[in-house]
Amino acid sequence: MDVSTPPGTDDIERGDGLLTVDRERAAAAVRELLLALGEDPDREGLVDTPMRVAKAFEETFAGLRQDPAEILSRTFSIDHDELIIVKDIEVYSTCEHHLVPFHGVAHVGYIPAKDGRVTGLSKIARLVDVYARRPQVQERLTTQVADALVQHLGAQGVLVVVECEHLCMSMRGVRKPGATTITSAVRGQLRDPATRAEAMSLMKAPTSR
Ligand SMILES: Nc1nc2c(ncn2[C@@H]2O[C@H](COP(=O)(O)OP(=O)(O)OP(=O)(O)O)[C@@H](O)[C@H]2O)c(=O)[nH]1
Ligand SMILES: [Zn+2]
Repeated sequence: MDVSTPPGTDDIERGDGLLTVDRERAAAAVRELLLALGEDPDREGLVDTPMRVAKAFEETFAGLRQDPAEILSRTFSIDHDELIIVKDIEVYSTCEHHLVPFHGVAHVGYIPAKDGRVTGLSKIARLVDVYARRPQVQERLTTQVADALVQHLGAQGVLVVVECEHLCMSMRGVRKPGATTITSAVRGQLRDPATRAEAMSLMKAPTSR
């Protein structure tokens, strides 16, 4: 299966505000879908549904209109060149095959650039959100987060691990609730087996709070 970045989704080209959501068109499509399913889109409970769904999709796919470079543009010089890990970042994304959610956590570890500049911790979680709020496959979400940290932050090493349950596997199709998919992407110095093992053990350690 091809999980590379599809044409037209390059972040630099996309930029902020290049894509806007055509709510009327989305709502009309949802109305058509309801008709195709044999529903009555004019009954009381459904009459506002097409526009509601259009707005909900706008939020769910907000990452299509956000620029990861901008999120990582604010950095702090704290002269730190050791491993930093933000773990258990909640992930809500949408499977691009069925347009149903997949949900779980991401753990992101990185070794800052040589100049010791780091990004704010919340920006790591924001970065995950930008890529999660797009039609996705889990593999691409994982590699995009890793590549953004190298590209925009100059990280010398990155390890991203994502663990999710896909509702397209739980509530329909093969119907295997509880099955978890784990993906990882490793870059630079974190390819070193000892450094990678240290990062992995910290990501797996129980959180003491
Ligand atoms: N690799 C990968 N596959 C995914 C992801 N999300 C969903 N899928 C899979 O995408 C595949 C699509 O397969 P198809 O045979 O085209 O679609 P389908 O007939 O609906 O398949 P079933 O889900 O098996 O019923 C399924 O096997 C899904 O489990 C993902 O993030 N990564
Ligand atoms: Zn799916």
